[in-house]
Amino acid sequence: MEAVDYLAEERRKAEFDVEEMKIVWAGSRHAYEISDRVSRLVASDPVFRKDNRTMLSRKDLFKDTLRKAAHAWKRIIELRLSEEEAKTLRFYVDQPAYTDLHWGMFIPAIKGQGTEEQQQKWLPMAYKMQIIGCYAQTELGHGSNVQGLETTAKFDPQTDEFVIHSPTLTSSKWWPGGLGKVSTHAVVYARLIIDGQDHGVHGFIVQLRSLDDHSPLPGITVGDVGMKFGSGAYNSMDNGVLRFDHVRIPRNQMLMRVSQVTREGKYMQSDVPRQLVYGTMVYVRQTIVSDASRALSRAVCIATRYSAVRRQFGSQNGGPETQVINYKTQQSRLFPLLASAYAFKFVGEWLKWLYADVTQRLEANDFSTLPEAHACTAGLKSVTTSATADAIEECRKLCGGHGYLSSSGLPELFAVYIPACTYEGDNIVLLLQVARFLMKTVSQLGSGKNPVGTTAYMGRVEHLTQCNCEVQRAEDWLKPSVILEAFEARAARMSVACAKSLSKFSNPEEGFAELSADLVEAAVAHCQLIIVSKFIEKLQQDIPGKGVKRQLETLCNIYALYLLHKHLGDFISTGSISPKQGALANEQLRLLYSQVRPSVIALVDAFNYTDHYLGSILGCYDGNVYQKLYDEAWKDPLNETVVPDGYHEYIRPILKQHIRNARL
Ligand SMILES: CCCCCCCC/C=C\CCCCCCCCCCC/C=C/C(=O)SCCNC(=O)CCNC(=O)[C@H](O)C(C)(C)COP(=O)(O)OP(=O)(O)OC[C@H]1O[C@@H](n2cnc3c(N)ncnc32)[C@H](O)[C@@H]1OP(=O)(O)O
Ligand SMILES: Cc1cc2nc3c(=O)[nH]c(=O)nc-3n(C[C@H](O)[C@H](O)[C@H](O)COP(=O)(O)OP(=O)(O)OC[C@H]3O[C@@H](n4cnc5c(N)ncnc54)[C@H](O)[C@@H]3O)c2cc1C
Repeated sequence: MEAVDYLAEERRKAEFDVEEMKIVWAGSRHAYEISDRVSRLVASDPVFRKDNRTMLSRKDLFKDTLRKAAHAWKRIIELRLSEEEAKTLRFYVDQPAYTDLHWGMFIPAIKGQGTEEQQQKWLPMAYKMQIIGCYAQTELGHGSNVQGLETTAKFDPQTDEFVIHSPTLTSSKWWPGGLGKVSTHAVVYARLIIDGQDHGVHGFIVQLRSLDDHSPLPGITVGDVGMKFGSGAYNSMDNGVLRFDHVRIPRNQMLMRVSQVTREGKYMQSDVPRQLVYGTMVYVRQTIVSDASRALSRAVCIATRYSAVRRQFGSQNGGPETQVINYKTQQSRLFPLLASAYAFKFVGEWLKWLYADVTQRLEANDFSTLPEAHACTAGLKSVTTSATADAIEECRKLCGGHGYLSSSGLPELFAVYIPACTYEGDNIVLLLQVARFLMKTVSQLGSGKNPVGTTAYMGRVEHLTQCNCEVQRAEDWLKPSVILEAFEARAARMSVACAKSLSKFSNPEEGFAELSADLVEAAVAHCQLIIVSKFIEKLQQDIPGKGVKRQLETLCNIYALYLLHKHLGDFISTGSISPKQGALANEQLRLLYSQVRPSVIALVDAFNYTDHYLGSILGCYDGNVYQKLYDEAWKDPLNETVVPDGYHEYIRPILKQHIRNARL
């Protein structure tokens, strides 16, 4: 059989309706139609070509990004694309650009932290891109510790202005995307100083560059921070460095929804919690969870298609060799990643709902769900990005040697994705925030305040710390109630154990620092419980299409039992399950791999990714991998000449010397 036929044969084996699964994956028929239309639009537009990206110099890559962004903006206007369509276009263009920070952080910061008046002044200009903004929070010396920022904004009552200043080297703004070469404006986070008194970190809108000739305004030093990890990848973004030398801005450019400074220099706070200054980060963390499912599904699509095409060993009587996807080891590494992609998709949808809900409440001055929204966005951002970064690298290894080629698409995907574990909050720092939230929840048990939302299970802590898992046979692990209780028991027991250990310290902060590694593990257990429970909830919905729900049930079970197997130590050491039950879970997992095997190609087809978006020879839809790899090699610049540049200077003299030596 020709390699090109392998995937067609695989597609015939599918045990469900792929077209219906595409709609489940997209979230709705409407979302599917937009995604399908926009992805084709991007794939057919020569300006959005990206197959040469990793070969470009930094300067050429950056210019290419500017061209793509300008073209994207032109198409958005010409075609009158809606916000959802524009975001979809950005996703399929697949090149980080300054526009991400303008739309993804600058505008949300003004919307979330600006007063009505400030929104009316700035947002129309920003929406029309008459100004371009970025989010300038992190400094050379401080990123995670936002309260440690050093940039100052001193109020000058004489002129009714703030004076923005970088007092030290470490106070230089460092990292903001879009800042280096493009942004005309920034939301700058700085310490508010009035009459010598420090009121902590606040956001200010500051113009950085002239709207006439783009030169930096007086008192501003700005540039790019330099090359980052990998070729292509995040180097399309102008992450920047910025220093202020006593730059003056009008008083009304402090974002004043949370707190205000009056003309007389009086500092006033609204009823709104101070934490809303961190609100933009909550918004973006929520979007990063959905992005994780996209990046993961893309890597999994490549590795799955290639694993069905690739054959090694096992030929019998001259017949074909075994498809590597049929090796149990390949399945046990790949199929949980496929299941994770679906799991992250559904938890991302739920988180979007949670964020919309909290936003609505905040508008009505109900701040009660803010701590949970912060814990969920922080924790799920952390767990899904860490898992996705690891998974992309695993997919590269699953593709053997060819996975290391740039044309597999996996090296660049890895390089562009991994900073997600760091930006919008280092993943460990964020898990420690979740742990604080959990310890607070445990400490309030028995106080009459019942935990709600994602911590509602803690309300059954007495049962969860004593219950015995009922599994006796492998198939018992297929019951959602059994899975859920095991995950709840593990999470509750780990949190309670941490709380008990903490209570032994006379200084709680010292105790928290000492126990932080255990606390992070308890936070991970809590977040994994959320993901599993949201997958199970999704399956309680009406899901049409032949075999679709059944496939999703299989994937849900694979995801849960894979986690259980991976974290068996937690489940057994907390007594949530016995070693025998752990072994039965693994037995069931093996059976589930066999069950899902016939449908895996169709399950990745359901992502509906174009070859342009995948950007991978190994993952192309027709599976014609070898011919394409062979053809691609000849396109490399090194192959433009048969004899390489440098031959006469560096190779020939050695060869000649060798000949001379041989004669001696
Ligand atoms: C190619 C062209 C195409 C063109 C197409 C055009 C069209 C495009 C259209 C759309 C495109 C949109 C694309 C969007 C893409 C977005 C991409 C984004 C890229 C991301 C780039 C990266 C940006 C950044 O990294 S920004 C900087 C992020 N920095 C951080 O995350 C810092 C992390 N640190 C912190 O968050 C905090 O300092 C802290 C929480 C760790 C500690 O803070 P501290 O004040 O010290 O707090 P603590 O004492 O621990 O807590 C005090 C109480 O506050 C509570 N709390 C903390 N944080 C929050 C919060 N965020 N919300 C609510 N509450 C919070 C905490 O729990 C404590 O509460 P308690 O009750 O007192 O215990
Ligand atoms: C590609 C990229 C784009 C970015 N874009 C922007 C942007 O647009 N705007 C912006 O303002 N910023 C941006 N950032 C900055 C980013 O938000 C910070 O780098 C991030 O928040 C991490 O902070 P840090 O660099 O200070 O890490 P650090 O806090 O210095 O982390 C170093 C190590 O210390 C550990 N650590 C730190 N604190 C603790 C603690 N309390 N307990 C235990 N361990 C701890 C961390 O886990 C980590 O291992 C970007 C960063 C990157 C890489």
